Amino acid sequence: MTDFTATRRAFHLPQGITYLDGNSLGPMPVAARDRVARMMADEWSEMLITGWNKAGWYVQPRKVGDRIARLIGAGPGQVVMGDTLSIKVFQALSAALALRPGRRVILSDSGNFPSDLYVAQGLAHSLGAELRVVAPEAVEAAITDDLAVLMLTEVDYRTGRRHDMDALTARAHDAGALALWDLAHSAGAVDVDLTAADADFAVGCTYKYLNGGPGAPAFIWTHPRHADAAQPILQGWMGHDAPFAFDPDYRPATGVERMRVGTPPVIALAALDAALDVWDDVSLADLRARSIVLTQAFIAGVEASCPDVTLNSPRDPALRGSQVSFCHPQGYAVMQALIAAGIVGDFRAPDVLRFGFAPLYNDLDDVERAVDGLARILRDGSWNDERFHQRAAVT
Ligand SMILES: Cc1ncc(COP(=O)(O)O)c(C=O)c1O
Ligand SMILES: Nc1c(O)cccc1C(=O)C[C@H](N)C(=O)O
Repeated sequence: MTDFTATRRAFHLPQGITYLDGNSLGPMPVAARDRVARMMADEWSEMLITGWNKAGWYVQPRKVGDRIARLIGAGPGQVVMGDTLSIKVFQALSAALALRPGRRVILSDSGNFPSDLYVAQGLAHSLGAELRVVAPEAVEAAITDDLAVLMLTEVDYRTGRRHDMDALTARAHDAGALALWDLAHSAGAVDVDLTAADADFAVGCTYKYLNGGPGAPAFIWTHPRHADAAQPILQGWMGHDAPFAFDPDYRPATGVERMRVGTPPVIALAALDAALDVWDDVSLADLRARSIVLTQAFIAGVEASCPDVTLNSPRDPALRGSQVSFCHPQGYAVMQALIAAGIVGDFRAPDVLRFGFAPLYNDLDDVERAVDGLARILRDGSWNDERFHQRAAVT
């Protein structure tokens, strides 16, 4: 049985804050702060360039990848870290398209995160391919025999809607296509099993539910059947078979390591590695069960006490990730008022109040405080204040 009291203690949670935005940026694990301080003092300061070998900086992208593998149903040696998620989407999508040379259609849905759609638009434009975007509920019917790649984000960033990864991957394969999954809102939030789903490629970020910190590196997974065939269109020297041979011609490394591009973000990887310690004793089944308890309690509480908002997430927990959103016509101001009251969720245009529930550190007391705070702000109208309407650059 996972000890969620112990996992909560592993985080620095600021006094007076109820944090329900781990689906955008996870809070700081205390071990990450200490590890970065140690890394600076013992490794960068003292070892200088020798740290690449002595401290293992060079192999860190694969070692950290192995730790993430367990959380997404992948095997050792199948995941590598680096770059931003948008770059990993580009690499996975371009590699998948190249594995289906006779076909040029990419299928995605309108709930996908804009960056994924922008990457697909850019690739489609440069390769003469076609991007088809349909409503999330229309995806299955839109899988046709001309499809090259089905590219979906498993959990919708706005609604929390969760696609059926197993069923849609199987449908894509039946149609002769490959399936690429973005796990940004799944890894560390739900019980992902890429091997059981028989997916082809997956990518994700580590600054949300994996708590690696702002700008933490992304990950990419390639199914072993593609790992030595996938062409990394973004060919960088760290993905070369022998980077320090300085060969002028590219020759991809074996396996997923070919998806490395350039120098890894060593300090960020140290923070992430420490952040992953907390997962060592966490069962994904327990995580999922607790996520459902929290999100169900939140929906029930808000619906009982906040008549002005409407649920914007699936009611059935089986169809939902670990976040819940509600709509309110003045959602931006309502969220700012809530944040000012110490309850941190976020707002997504045009009218969505979004709340992420991270089972590692959120509990039923957080749910109660958030429900009470939202009900109070909606009841007393305190959100309707000039200062809560001023838009910040980052929401
Ligand atoms: C589903 C999804 N894809 C892509 C991105 C973009 O990630 P990044 O800014 O790390 O490239 C995000 C979050 O920002 C996301 O939620
Ligand atoms: N990556 C982010 C950032 O650099 C700044 C602000 C927010 C983010 C996010 O991750 C947003 C997130 N993907 C979302 O689902 O809205």
